[in-house]
Amino acid sequence: MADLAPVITIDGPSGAGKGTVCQRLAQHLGWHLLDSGAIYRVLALAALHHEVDLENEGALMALASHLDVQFTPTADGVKVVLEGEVVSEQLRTEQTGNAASKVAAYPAVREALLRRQRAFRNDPGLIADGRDMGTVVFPDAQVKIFLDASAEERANRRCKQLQAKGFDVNFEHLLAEIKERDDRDRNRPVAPLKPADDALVVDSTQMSIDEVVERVLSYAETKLRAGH
Ligand SMILES: Nc1ncnc2c1ncn2[C@@H]1O[C@H](COP(=O)(O)OP(=O)(O)O)[C@@H](O)[C@H]1O
Ligand SMILES: Nc1ccn([C@@H]2O[C@H](COP(=O)(O)OP(=O)(O)O)[C@@H](O)[C@H]2O)c(=O)n1
Repeated sequence: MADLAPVITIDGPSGAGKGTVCQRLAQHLGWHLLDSGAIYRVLALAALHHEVDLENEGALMALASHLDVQFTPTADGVKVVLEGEVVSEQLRTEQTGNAASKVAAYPAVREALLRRQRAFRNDPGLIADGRDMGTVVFPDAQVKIFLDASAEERANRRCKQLQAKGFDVNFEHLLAEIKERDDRDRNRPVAPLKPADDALVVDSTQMSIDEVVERVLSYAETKLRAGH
């Protein structure tokens, strides 16, 4: 069997900087990018569009198995088209993030999305962003990172990010939502958010984006070289 393409996984809670760091790594290395959170977000939106109850695991699983979605990289980020409709903006709201975290708690839903995620693993390599990339989806990844930051710092970053996009946000409300989502993601029975045993944990609370990218790149280059 041909060797599978190498994978760098970046897992961690909301607002830790995963998306930003993954984009920078993918650009630097010229590798593919999997934003697995976007798949759960798309599923949550599809459920809202089709009026599927977020507590109906069977119906959500069926929806997950037949999701008609395209991710197209563009100069301004990834364009996401769900059933012919551009949903890139709707996808990023905190409301969609919360709904995603609810649908993501069901084992049957996660199972239905496994193959779709693994199909992103192509040459010359993949940067995978999520919660269970290193623990469940790509347990054989060559490089695993768990990117963390304090809940206050993550809420602060999210606040600034949403304000820059013109959303009206409240810090205390965002902090409460982030803590609620962390709690649900960390305590679910399947694929809970936790560092893989062989992951490097990076706490970005006091680090700039450049410092995080440098730290991850130098670790990844050492690991990838050692693997040859
Ligand atoms: N180390 C950092 N220091 C300051 N801001 C950061 C840092 N990492 C990311 N950010 C900012 O925080 C926000 C959330 O980052 P994002 O990459 O979307 O996180 P995640 O994908 O983990 O939810 C973005 O606006 C990003 O620019
Ligand atoms: N691999 C993944 C990725 C996301 N998710 C879920 O999807 C939600 C949204 O993920 P996201 O990565 O887009 O969220 P942010 O970190 O950008 O806020 C998370 O709160 C998780 O519950 C997951 O369960 N497994």
